[in-house]
Amino acid sequence: MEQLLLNPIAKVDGEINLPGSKSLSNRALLLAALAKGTTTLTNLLDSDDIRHMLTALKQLGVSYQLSDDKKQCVVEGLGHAFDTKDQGQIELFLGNAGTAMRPLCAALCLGQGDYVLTGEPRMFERPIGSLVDSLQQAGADISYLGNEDYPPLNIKGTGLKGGTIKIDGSVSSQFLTAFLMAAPMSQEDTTIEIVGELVSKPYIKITLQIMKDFGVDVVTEDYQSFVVKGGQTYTAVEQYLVEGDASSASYFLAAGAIAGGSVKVTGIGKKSVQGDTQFATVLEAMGAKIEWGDDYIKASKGELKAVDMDMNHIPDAAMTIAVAALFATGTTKITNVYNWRVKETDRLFAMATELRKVGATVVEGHDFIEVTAPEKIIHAEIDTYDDHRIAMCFSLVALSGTPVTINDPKCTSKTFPDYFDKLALVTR
Ligand SMILES: O=C(O)C1=C[C@@H](OP(=O)(O)O)[C@@H](O)[C@H](O)C1
Ligand SMILES: C=C(OP(=O)(O)O)C(=O)O
Repeated sequence: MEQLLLNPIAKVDGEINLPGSKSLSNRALLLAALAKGTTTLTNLLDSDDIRHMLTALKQLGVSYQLSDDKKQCVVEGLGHAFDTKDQGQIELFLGNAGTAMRPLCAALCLGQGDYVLTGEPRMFERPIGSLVDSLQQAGADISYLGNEDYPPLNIKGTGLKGGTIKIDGSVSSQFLTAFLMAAPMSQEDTTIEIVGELVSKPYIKITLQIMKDFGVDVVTEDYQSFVVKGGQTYTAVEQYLVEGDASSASYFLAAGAIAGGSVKVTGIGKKSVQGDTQFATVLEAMGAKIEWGDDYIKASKGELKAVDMDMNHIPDAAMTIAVAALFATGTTKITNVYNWRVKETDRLFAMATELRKVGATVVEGHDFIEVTAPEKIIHAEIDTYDDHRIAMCFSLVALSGTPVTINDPKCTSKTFPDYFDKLALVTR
C-alpha cells in the first residue's frame, strides 16, 4: 500500500484557486444532458465522481466535448429523457459517487431503456431504499439485484407519472435532490412531502438553484413540501461556471486558522450557493480570523477554542472540524451527524479510531463525536478507509510539529486528485 509521510509544517501562506464543486459539477452535467440546447460548463471538477457521471452520460447517448484539462465540457443536451430502448440492457458503473447514483436512479426512470446501476462494494452498503420507494410511488419500475434497499439496481425506464409523493429525508438529502431534478420531466405535476427530519438541508438549496439556472422553478414550503410542474424540459445554459468546491476549501481554511500566516481560497465567497462555505463561520466561532469576499474566503490564525455545535448542515466539512479540534483548547463536540455512518465509510467510527491514534481523547456517540486534544500529538499511520476526506483532513496533523503518515493517499481522487500537491503550494 502506498503511504505519504507529511513532515511537520511550520507555516502556511498563499492562495488556492479551488477545483470545481463536486455537487455542482455532477448536477450541472445531468441537467445539461437533459436540457434542450448546448451548455458550456467551465471549471468542471476533474475527479473520479465526475468521471463516473461523464462515462454514464456517454453510454446513455449524450454527446459532449471535454477539453484536454477536463475542466470545460460542451454538452449537447438531448432535450428529452434518456431513450436507449433499442440498445438492450446498459450497465452503468458509478464507483462510490452518491451524486451520480442517486440522481441517475431517478432520471433513468423518466425515459425508456433497461439499466443496471452498479458501483464499488461500498456503494452496495449505502442506502437507496427511500429514493426507490418514492420513485415507485410515481410509477417507477425498479428492482434490487442484491440486498433490498441497496444498489445494485435494475431500472426499467417507463416514465414517471407525478402525483403526491412522500420521501424520507432523514438519511440523505440526495434522495430528495434526485427526485426534484427528475420531477419536471414527469407526466403530471409532482408534490413531494418530506417525512422525518430533512438532513443536509443546504444541498437542497444547491439543487433548487441549479434547477432554476436551467429554467425550472420549484415552489417549496419551508423545505417540508415541494411542488414541481410536470411536462417541462430543462433549458441549456450558454455558459455555466461551476463554483469552487466549498468542502475542499475546508482543509486550506483550517490550515490558515491553525498555523501562522493565512490562506486565501478563491472560487467561493459570500455569494456562494454551497452550504459548506458555512465551515468558515464555524472556524470563526472557534477563534480563527475570517475574511469574506465576493469570490474568496481567507482564514488566518487565531487562538482556537472548542465548540459544541450541530453540524448537520455541513456534514462533509464537519470532518475537518474534528481534526481542527486537535488544535483547540477544550472539548469539541460535533452533533447530529448520524449520516456520517452511511457515507464513504462509517465516518464516526473511522474518525474516532484515527483521532485516538494521534493521542486525542474521543467519545464516539450514535450521532455525535467529542474530541479533546492530547498534550502532545503523536506520530501515527492514518488509515483512510478509501475515504478521500479522511486522507485530506488528517493532513492537518502535520501542522502540529509532529509528522503524520497518510495511508493510501491517492484515495483523494474521488473529489480532489491533486490535493497533496496543492497543499504543498501553501505550506513551508
Ligand atoms: O447533494 C450533494 O451534492 C451532497 C449531499 C451530501 O450528502 P447527504 O445528503 O447524503 O448528507 C454530501 O455529504 C455529499 O458529499 C454531497
Ligand atoms: C459523502 C460524500 O460523497 P457522495 O457524493 O458520494 O455522497 C463526500 O464527498 O463526502
